[in-house]
Amino acid sequence: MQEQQTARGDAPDAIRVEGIAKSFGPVKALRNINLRVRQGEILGLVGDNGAGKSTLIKIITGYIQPDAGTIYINGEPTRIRSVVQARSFGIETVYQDLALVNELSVYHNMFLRRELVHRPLGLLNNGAMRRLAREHLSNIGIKLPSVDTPIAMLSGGQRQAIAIARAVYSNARILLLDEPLAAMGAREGAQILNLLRTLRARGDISIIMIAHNYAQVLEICDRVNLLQHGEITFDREVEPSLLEELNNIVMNEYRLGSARPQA
Ligand SMILES: Nc1ncnc2c1ncn2[C@@H]1O[C@H](COP(=O)(O)OP(=O)(O)OP(=O)(O)O)[C@@H](O)[C@H]1O
Repeated sequence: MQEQQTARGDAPDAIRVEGIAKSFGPVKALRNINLRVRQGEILGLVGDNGAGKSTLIKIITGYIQPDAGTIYINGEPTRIRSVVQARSFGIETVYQDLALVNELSVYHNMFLRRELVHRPLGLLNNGAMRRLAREHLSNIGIKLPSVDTPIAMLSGGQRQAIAIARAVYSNARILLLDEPLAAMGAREGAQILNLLRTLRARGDISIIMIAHNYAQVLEICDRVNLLQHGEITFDREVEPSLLEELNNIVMNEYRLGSARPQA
C-alpha cells in the first residue's frame, strides 16, 4: 500500500479546482476551495452536514456554476457548463439515490439511456447488452447470480456496485461517489470497498468519495480533505494517526460551539 501511495504521489492531477466560491443568497456555501485529485487516487471528502460537500460535487459535475474559481482537468483550465459536458470530460457521479430502475434487469440498468440496438430496425440488442454487462461486471470483480435479475431483488451493496459499475462503463475517468457506504452493513460495505480497491488498481480512474464515517474513509482513501463551513481546512495523506486527529478537530468544533463564520 505504501508503494502504491508513493507512485500516486508522483502522478499528475486528474482534476484540480482553484479558488472555487459559491453563495446562495446570503449563504456562503463554498469559500476559496482548492482541491486536487491525482490520477488513480481515492480522495475522501469529509465534513459535517451543511459544510458544502454536495455544492462542490455539483460544481464539478456541471450541475451548478461557481461564482469564482477555475477547474483544471488533466492540467487544462476547463469550464464545465452542464452535466452532459462533465460526462464528455469523463466525470461521472453516483448519487445516493443511485438512479437505477428497480423493475429493470441489471443489464438493462447498465445500459440505461444508451441502449444497444440492432440497426436498422432499432430493436434492443438484449444479447449484446447482456454479454457486455456480464463481461464488465466480471472484469471489475462484481459477482451476481445473473445479469437478468431485476435491481429490486438485489441487496443495497449490490445496487451500489451496479451503479458504480455503470458509471465506470461510461468511461469515467473522474468518479464522484456520494456516500457510497451509507446505511450498509459490514459485509456489504466490505464488498464496495473491494470494488473501489479493484478500480484503484486499474490506475486510470480517480475517485472523490463523500463520506461521514471517518474509519471507512481511512480504510479506503489515499488522502482526506475536510470541509468545514465552506472551506477545506485539512488535506492529508492517510496515515494511522489520522482518525484521532480528525475526531479531535470535530470534537473541538463542537466544544467551540460550532462558531460558523458569518456570511
Ligand atoms: N440551492 C440552495 N439554495 C440555498 N442554500 C443552499 C442551496 N444548496 C445548498 N445550500 C446551503 O449551502 C450550504 C452547503 O450545503 P451542502 O448541501 O453543499 O452541504 P453538505 O456538506 O453537502 O451537507 P450534507 O452532508 O447535509 O449533504 C448549506 O448551508 C446549505 O443550506
